[in-house]
Amino acid sequence: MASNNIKVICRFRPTNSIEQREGSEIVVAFEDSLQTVQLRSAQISSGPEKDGFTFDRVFPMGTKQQEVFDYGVKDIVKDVLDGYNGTVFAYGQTGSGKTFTMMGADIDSDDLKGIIPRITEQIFQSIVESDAHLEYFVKVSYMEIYLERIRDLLQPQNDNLQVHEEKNKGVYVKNLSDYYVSSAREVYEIMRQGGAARVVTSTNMNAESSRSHSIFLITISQRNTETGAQKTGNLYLVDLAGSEKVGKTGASGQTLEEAKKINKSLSALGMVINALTDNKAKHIPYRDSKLTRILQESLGGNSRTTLIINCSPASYNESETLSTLRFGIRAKSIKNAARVNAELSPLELKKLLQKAQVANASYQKTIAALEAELAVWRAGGSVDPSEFAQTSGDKAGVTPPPKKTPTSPTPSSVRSMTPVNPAIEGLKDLDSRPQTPTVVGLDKDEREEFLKRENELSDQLAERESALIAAEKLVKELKEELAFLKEQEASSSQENKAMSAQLNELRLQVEKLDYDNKESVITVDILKEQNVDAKAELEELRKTIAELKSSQKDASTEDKEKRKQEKMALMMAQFDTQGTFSEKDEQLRQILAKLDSVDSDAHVSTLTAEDITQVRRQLAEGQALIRDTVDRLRQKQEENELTVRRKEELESRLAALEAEYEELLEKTIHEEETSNVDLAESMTALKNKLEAQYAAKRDAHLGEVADLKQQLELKSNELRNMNASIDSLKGINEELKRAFAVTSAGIEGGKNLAESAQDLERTRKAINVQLAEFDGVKKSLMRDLQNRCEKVVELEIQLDEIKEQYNNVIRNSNSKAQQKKMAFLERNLEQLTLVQKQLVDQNSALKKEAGIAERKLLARNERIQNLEALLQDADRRLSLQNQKFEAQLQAVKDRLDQARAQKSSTTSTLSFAGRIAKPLRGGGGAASASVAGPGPVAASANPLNRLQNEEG
Ligand SMILES: Nc1ncnc2c1ncn2[C@@H]1O[C@H](COP(=O)(O)OP(=O)(O)OP(=O)(O)O)[C@@H](O)[C@H]1O
Repeated sequence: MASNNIKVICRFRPTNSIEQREGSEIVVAFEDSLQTVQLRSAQISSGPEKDGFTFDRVFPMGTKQQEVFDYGVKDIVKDVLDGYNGTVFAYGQTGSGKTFTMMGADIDSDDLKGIIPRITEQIFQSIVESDAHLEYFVKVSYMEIYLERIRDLLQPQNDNLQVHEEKNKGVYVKNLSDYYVSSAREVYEIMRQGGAARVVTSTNMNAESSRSHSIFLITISQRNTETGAQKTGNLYLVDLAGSEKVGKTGASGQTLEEAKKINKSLSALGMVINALTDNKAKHIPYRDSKLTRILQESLGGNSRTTLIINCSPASYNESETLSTLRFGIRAKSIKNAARVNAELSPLELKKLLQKAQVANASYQKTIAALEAELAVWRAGGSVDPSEFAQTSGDKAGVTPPPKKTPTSPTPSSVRSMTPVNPAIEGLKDLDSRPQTPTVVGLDKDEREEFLKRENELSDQLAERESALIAAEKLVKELKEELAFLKEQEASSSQENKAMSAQLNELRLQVEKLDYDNKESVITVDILKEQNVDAKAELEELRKTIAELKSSQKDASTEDKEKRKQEKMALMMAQFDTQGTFSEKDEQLRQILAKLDSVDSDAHVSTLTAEDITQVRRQLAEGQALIRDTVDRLRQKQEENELTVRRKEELESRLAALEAEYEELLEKTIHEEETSNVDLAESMTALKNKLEAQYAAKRDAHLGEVADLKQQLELKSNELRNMNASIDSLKGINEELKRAFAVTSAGIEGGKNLAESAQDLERTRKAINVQLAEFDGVKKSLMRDLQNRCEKVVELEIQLDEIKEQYNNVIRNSNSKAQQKKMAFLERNLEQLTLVQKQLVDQNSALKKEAGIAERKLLARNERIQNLEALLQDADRRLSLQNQKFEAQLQAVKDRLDQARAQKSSTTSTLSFAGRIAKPLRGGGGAASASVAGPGPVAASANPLNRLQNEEG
């Protein structure tokens, strides 16, 4: 094992668009040797940096990928194939070209593909070109360290893997998946798969900035089929995260946290490098970060390591470039001690065994000789110095076993092969590598114990971390759920608010309705009360009217009587003053008396001319009187007719008033009827009462009218009688005229007095009869007249009363109080109508809202049902998947058991962690695979298919 320095190469990328936009200058200069680069930086004032930074190689801008590979990596691949460990690091600020260098811009492009594809190709090429008796197994793993957690990029769900170290296995990542590959394409596919799971983000410096340290591990196991000797080489291909300053990348928030942790990891790397290059340092802080722990063997351990530092040539990134160059310079002086991770073949082991057996026999011989010599000495004898017993080494030339030195086994020895025996290693001079600084001062047992304990703690830590992660995840989920619930709660509370607002509104409306109902009930009650009051008032009014009437009646009876007497007196006085009958009657009486005296004297001859003249005059006066009386009677008749007309007028007026009253009443009743039921009822009652009153009054009036008509009829009859009397009076008058003429002729012609007396007698008798008749007629006329006058007066009084009553009724109905009440009732009616309308509106609105709410409820129920159905479906699927998974797991277990059984039966076949090994044989020959499968390099099965197959 030879000590070798880490190879550090420095690569500059061309300036990028940001730098060009910033007008950056190129601040680097390259020497022809291509080993030194000079940086024009204000930060370099003096010292060796002024003369430039010297590396194993400096690649200026524009260097091809192939050149970098050829110089920096090609040899490492050879070494790994020979059983060495190898590491290629890419270090540099973000956007400096680490990924470009490691992976390349395009895997399929010969120019642009990076180191890893080239390595892969070379591996398989080398295998093909190797000896036919060499059999290879190539497997790959891919992981990233992100925020100090190791994540398996090929099984991303395993995101908290632990670094373990064991005496026989060395440092390794526990539970990291690995996949056998048989071609470069398979490797690319796996790289692509893993790359997709990487954490990248966009920074100011790089649109796709790697935020994690990625480690691609290729493990190549080689077996010599002739000797059975085995070697294993591990190649770590590390693309570090950007070593930039936080501010420049524009990292913030989560990215800022990332940057801090990334820088912590990188600073741990720096510290390890510092410690490794500091002779005084007693402790190398590998355990300070996952990165340095995994790369423990690569830095100062069993590995051939190349560090590629990537830099920008632009002044814009001058300070980052300076720190990168300084990092590279420090790392340059790290010394590694690479050795082949070999396992002896059975033949070699046999030889060693034979050697050991010979040595053992020699030792036993020596012991026996020494014991014999000792017995001589104890017996008090002496032994000649020439016969001293010789040590076995002296005799057999076998060197004593070497001192055991604690070793740090390599990851490869570990994972793939039977552990290397330190005793045997000692024989092969494999233990001379420097002791791992971390375990300085510990003896072997203590170290073993320490590692065991460390692993246990690490596992516990991992478990706790996993539990913590699970708890955090749970907390996060719960938080999310909580947030969701809060959101839902907020939305539902909003909905609730809206609904409660609606509810409140509805309640208010209901309350309002209740209130309105109550109010309307109160209003109705008030109306009823008012109605009752009105009724009471009406009753009082009626009473008052009745009282008034009765008082009027009393007064009016007296008045009437008085007026009647007055009128009668007036009428009679008129008759008297006119002397209609009494005076003329007297005159007639005088005439009759004179006639009687003429008759009683029986001496017609004594009747003088003077007497005759007087008789004539008296007759003439009687005639005038009769004419006058007739005129007066005619006048009276006219007056009567006038009275009848006036009565008719009054009747028609009464009828009109009645009609008007009826109309008003009907109108009022109609209005009242439309108000409300109670009001209508009260109004109907009122109406009925009014109607009853009216009917009663109308009946009374009609009765009165009928009476009047009857009286009129009687009056007409009386008039007719009077006319007949007048006619008879006229006849008397004619008789008187004739008697007078006869008397005059007798007197004048000297007729016989006896005849004349007889004629006079007849005349007188006729006159007496007529006078008696006239007297009777006159008396009956006077009676009739008196009766009529009385009737007319009564009629007039009745009419006045009716008028008064009607006016009272009208007045009462139109009284202010009544009007007020009517107005109040109307107002109430209006309000009630309004309230009713509002109620109807609110009712329809409520119905509408209820409909909407019902629809919403239905929709919600439907959604809940859908969700429940989905949930059930998901449950069903989950249980199906679980069953499937269990079946797959069982199948994998079965295969694992099978593989184990095969392993135990076939010692020449390797298998890792239950995965199917696929031997690749050099020289193009097919190897006997441990399991049936495609041939070596040429036959390539898709690893992902296999992965899928393996996983079920
Ligand atoms: N030598 C080069 N020649 C041409 N282009 C390059 C070179 N190096 C890097 N680039 C380009 O610069 C950009 C950034 O490169 P890259 O992604 O490799 O940076 P990085 O160091 O990996 O960044 P990060 O640390 O952020 O992941 C890419 O577009 C890449 O193609």
